[in-house]
Amino acid sequence: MATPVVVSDVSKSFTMHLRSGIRLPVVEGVSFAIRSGECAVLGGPSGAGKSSILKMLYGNYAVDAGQIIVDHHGQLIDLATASPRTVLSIRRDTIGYVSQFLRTVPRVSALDVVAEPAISLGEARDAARDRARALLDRLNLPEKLWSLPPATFSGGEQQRVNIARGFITPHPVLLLDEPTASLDARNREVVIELIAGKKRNGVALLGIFHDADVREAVADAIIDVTAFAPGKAAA
Ligand SMILES: Nc1ncnc2c1ncn2[C@@H]1O[C@H](COP(=O)(O)OP(=O)(O)OP(=O)(O)O)[C@@H](O)[C@H]1O
Repeated sequence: MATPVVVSDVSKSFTMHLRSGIRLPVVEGVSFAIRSGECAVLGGPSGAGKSSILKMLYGNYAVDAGQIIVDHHGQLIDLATASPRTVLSIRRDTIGYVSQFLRTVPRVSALDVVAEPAISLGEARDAARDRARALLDRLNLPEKLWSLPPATFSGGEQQRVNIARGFITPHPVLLLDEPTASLDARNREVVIELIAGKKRNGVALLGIFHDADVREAVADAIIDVTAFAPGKAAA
């Protein structure tokens, strides 16, 4: 089974420059792999470092030590030391990310917000908009909202637009940061089905899910982040 992302011995600390440079270690010795066709879930209590790990895998947070090897177009690249240009290329074609909140763009309709990532990867505009409609319909976003900019939408409506935008592209790796946090039970169920669809298509997923029902429904493996608490490996 393909492992498009392999994380080895990664550590991360934050330096508080406004607090006399105090160093806060967050995780050490983080090692795991994510496999195509599976959804791995980062588990552990609040503050354990789940979001920090996800952000390192997307190149948002720098890595202090260790490797994050990504299969990018058949080439193995260490994201931990990759140039900003390479990180952008990996984000474009290999690793997708569904954040918890939608970053709204003024005057762009929900439909175009969703279709845009597919169009920017070369899909014809009409085909991308058709798929965007299908996704928004599946996520039960009322049709009257599709032509409106999502800035004034409710939290759950914005989250569904965000999920549709994150799921429309064919990235082989997909990172999910609490994608169901603001959703009702019916739409959580839709997200579970969308994740199952990605797995069937061979996508490797890594997510954080606070909702235990969703976690149980989607997880093929749980990565216990408390195992990477600073000092734990040495203890
Ligand atoms: N940008 C940052 N600057 C300083 N400290 C940070 C930063 N981001 C995270 N931290 C700290 O790192 C630790 C881990 O945070 P992180 O958000 O990764 O935890 P988490 O497991 O995702 O928690 P939660 O379940 O509450 O979202 C926390 O103590 C947090 O304060």
